[in-house]
Amino acid sequence: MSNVKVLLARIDPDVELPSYAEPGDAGADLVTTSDLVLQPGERALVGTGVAVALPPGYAGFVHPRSGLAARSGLSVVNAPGTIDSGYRGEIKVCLINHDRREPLALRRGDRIAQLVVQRVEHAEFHEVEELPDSQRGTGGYGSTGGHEVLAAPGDSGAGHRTEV
Ligand SMILES: O=c1ccn([C@H]2C[C@H](O)[C@@H](COP(=O)(O)OP(=O)(O)OP(=O)(O)O)O2)c(=O)[nH]1
Ligand SMILES: [Mg+2]
Repeated sequence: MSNVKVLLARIDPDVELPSYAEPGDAGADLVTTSDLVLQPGERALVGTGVAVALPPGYAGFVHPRSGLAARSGLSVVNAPGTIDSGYRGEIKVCLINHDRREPLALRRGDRIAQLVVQRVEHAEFHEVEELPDSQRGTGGYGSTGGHEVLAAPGDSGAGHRTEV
């Protein structure tokens, strides 16, 4: 994995800086600066205590952590959150507790999400009358099959049916 230098400023002087738990990890863990309890289905915007200046041509993506997701249902509402290279404010994370029964308590300093820094391209959009052919064509949204959904007893499917 290649490295890119990213300038970082602490907004909160006492919190842990983003860090990679293992050498090959794609994401540097981010912490919450506040204690909070998320009720089932509840969301909250939390600070991470850091701001960065990503070089032009890079962006940061705030991803959930899989362990917390599997164990507790914690996720990021807008996953992955996008950190623009020009953004100089505190990185914040919009957390959500997807568990249907259990509240989730988080403490200041807990690692709640991970920041993946990637190169990004700007598209130059060229409008044309017709797009070139491809094997997939306009098929999408399950056109290749492999995921039959079983309706629950008494479930009409209303509310989550999509015609494509
Ligand atoms: O999880 C996130 C997502 C975004 N941001 C910050 C950095 C990003 O550069 C800025 C704008 O994000 P985005 O473009 O996703 O939000 P928007 O709703 O389009 O806001 P804006 O109008 O400010 O672009 O907000 C975060 O701190 N955390
Ligand atoms: Mg935006």
